Amino acid sequence: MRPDKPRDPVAGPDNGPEPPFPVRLSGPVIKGFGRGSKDLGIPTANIPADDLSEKYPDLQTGVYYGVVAIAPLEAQGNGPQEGGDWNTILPAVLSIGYNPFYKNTVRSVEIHVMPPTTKPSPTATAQPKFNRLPDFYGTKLNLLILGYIRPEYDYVSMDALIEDIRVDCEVARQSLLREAYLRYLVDDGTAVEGVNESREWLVSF
Ligand SMILES: Cc1cc2nc3c(=O)[nH]c(=O)nc-3n(C[C@H](O)[C@H](O)[C@H](O)COP(=O)(O)O)c2cc1C
Ligand SMILES: Nc1ncnc2c1ncn2[C@@H]1O[C@H](COP(=O)(O)OP(=O)(O)O)[C@@H](O)[C@H]1O
Ligand SMILES: [Mg+2]
Repeated sequence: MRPDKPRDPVAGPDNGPEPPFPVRLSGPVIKGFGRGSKDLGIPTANIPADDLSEKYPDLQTGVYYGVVAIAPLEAQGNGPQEGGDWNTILPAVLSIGYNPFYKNTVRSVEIHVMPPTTKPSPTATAQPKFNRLPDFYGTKLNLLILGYIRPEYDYVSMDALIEDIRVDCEVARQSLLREAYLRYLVDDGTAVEGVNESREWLVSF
C-alpha cells in the first residue's frame, strides 16, 4: 500500500540521467485492459514488454518519466496531427509492472503522453484534466526513459490511485524542466554527448 508521506517534487539527479538511463524502448501501440481511459480518465499507450525483457532484463517495475515520439506517417489520417503536437518529442510518464491495484498477471509498459512543457500543466490542480489525444493504436512509438520516480503500489481506492498518478505527472514535468533533461525535449544548440543521438533515434521511424 502507498506509504502515507509527502512526495518529492522531482526525481533523479539534477545533473542528468545516470545509468541505466537513458533506456530506449520501442513498439507498436497495443490494446491494454481498457481501464486507463474508462476507469481512471488517464489514457495510457501500452507497448509490448518484449524489448524490455530482451534489452533491459534487470529494469525494476515502477513508475518512470521520459520522452516519447509517435510515428507521424502512420498516425496520418488517424487524427493525432490535428492536435498540432505531432511529429515532435513529447514528455511522458509511465508505469512498468503488474498494476497491483488491478492485480495483473502479465507485465505491461503503459505510457501517458503529456502536453508539451511549454503549455500550462493540466494536472497542477486538484481537479486535473489528463491529456487526451485522438487514438493512435497500431502506431510505432519510441520511448526514452530518463528517470525513476517510485515503486508501483496498491491503493485504498481508485481516487487515491488517480491522485498519485496526477502527482507523478507533476513530478515528471518538474523533473524534465531541468536543463540536463529539457535538452532531450528541445534542441538547445549545445552538443552534449549522447543527447543529439538520442533525439535522432526518437524521431527515426
Ligand atoms: C504514471 C502512472 C503510474 C501508475 N502507478 C500505478 C500504481 O502505483 N499502481 C497500479 O496498480 N497501477 C498504476 N498505474 C497503472 C494504471 O493502473 C493503469 O495505467 C491502468 O490500469 C490502465 O491500464 P490499461 O492500459 O490496461 O487500460 C500507473 C499508471 C501510470 C501512467
Ligand atoms: N495522452 C495520451 N497518452 C497515451 N495514450 C493516449 C493519450 N491520448 C489518447 N491516447 C490513446 O488512448 C489509448 C489508451 O487508452 P487506454 O484507456 O489506456 O486503453 P488500453 O487499455 O487499450 O491501453 C492509447 O493507445 C492511445 O491510442
Ligand atoms: Mg493503456
